[in-house]
Amino acid sequence: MSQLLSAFPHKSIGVAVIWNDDGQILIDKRLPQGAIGGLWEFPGGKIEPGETIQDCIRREIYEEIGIAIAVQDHLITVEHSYSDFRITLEVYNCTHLYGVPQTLECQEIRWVTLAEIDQFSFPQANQKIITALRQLHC
Ligand SMILES: Nc1nc2c([nH]c(=O)n2[C@H]2C[C@H](O)[C@@H](COP(=O)(O)OP(=O)(O)OP(=O)(O)O)O2)c(=O)[nH]1
Ligand SMILES: [Mg+2]
Repeated sequence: MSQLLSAFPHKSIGVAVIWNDDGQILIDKRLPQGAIGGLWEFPGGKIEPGETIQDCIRREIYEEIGIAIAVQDHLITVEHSYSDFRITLEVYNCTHLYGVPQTLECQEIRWVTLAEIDQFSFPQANQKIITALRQLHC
């Protein structure tokens, strides 16, 4: 089984949990295309060769949302297998520095509290991130 799983393509993804001064988190709705299309996520994307996780997260958030952030502490690393690929999500707490969030590569953006987050549909891999956030802030 593990041999079979390791044959699937693997992607390493830098992911930002971006906090604002009101204790809300930024989430975005992915574009409709693809297996995970239309679900909500924490913004981020593939770590390029030679790039640190922090550089990846800053770059992706500027490309996708158009804002500047400070990357803070590591929250969790999540390994997850979807039906035809595997991902490693490297998740960092971040703070919003400046810029108004824009839907440059997504359908919609919201600032939400942890109490509100269950109202949104996330990919399977995100459950572990949300649990880690709840443990951090309970
Ligand atoms: N950014 C992000 N990706 C997530 C989350 N949860 C989750 O399963 N993923 C998956 C979906 C995608 O398969 C992968 C992220 O890929 P992506 O499409 O954001 O990558 P990218 O921005 O570099 O875009 P591309 O160049 O591949 O088009 O990780 C999440 O909370 N945030
Ligand atoms: Mg992305």
